[in-house]
Amino acid sequence: MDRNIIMKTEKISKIYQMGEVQVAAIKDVDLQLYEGEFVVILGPSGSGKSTLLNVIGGMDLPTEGKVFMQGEDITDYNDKKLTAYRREKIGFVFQFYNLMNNLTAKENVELATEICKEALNIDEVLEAVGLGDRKEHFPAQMSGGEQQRVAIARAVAKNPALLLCDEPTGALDFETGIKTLSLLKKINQDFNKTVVIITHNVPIGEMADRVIKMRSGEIIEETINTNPIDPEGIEW
Ligand SMILES: Nc1ncnc2c1ncn2[C@@H]1O[C@H](COP(=O)(O)OP(=O)(O)OP(=O)(O)O)[C@@H](O)[C@H]1O
Repeated sequence: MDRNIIMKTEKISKIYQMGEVQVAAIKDVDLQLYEGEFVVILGPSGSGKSTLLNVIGGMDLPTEGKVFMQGEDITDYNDKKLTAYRREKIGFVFQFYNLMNNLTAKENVELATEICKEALNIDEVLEAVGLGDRKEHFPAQMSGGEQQRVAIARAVAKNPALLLCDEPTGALDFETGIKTLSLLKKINQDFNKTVVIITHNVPIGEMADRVIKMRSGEIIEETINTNPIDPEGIEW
């Protein structure tokens, strides 16, 4: 595996002030992500996974610490630069697909790529996610798994440096969930994209190059899988 660091965090913390009480959603997190890597961040509810993802993705700023993407500290960015960062560098995939219901699959992807400089060919990406013959369909005409494929195509077509996925199988049945994981693996390999999945679903870790476990806002364990398994072999 190529071991070029694409992004790293240095001692990031996020503290929420809740009245008199301070809640530390993440504490002193040091994380490195490497180019082309498939990473699964595991942790129970409330362990800080979404907070970490939001900070890496430039949707939220840490209270302390620094976040470097390709050598640049994004915590120094003003709003305009941070917006450009989210647009150009990050592809997001969420549990609920967040598609525009009045737009077709293809139009949903087009909308996201219009504002991107390095966008990929939309038809090719829709083919790659297995939706070559469903491009003109509206979300309501597609299954949950197909809608998640559109959401993945939308994120990938921007040609981001990093694909961040928040419980991407959370709303799907087991079989469709496995297919979605296989697709994310394919995107990781075919497009050489760094993919990060956050989930509480432990078996998903078996397909990752690296598994990072979180608890109470901290990274408590990091494991390198020398032989990550094929997503088809995962069971839960
Ligand atoms: N906006 C907020 N205001 C106050 N506290 C927050 C806020 N967002 C998160 N927290 C707290 O920070 C902690 C970590 O939350 P976070 O959502 O990052 O965890 P998570 O591991 O993603 O959980 P889940 O799997 O349930 O989404 C929790 O204790 C949560 O209540």
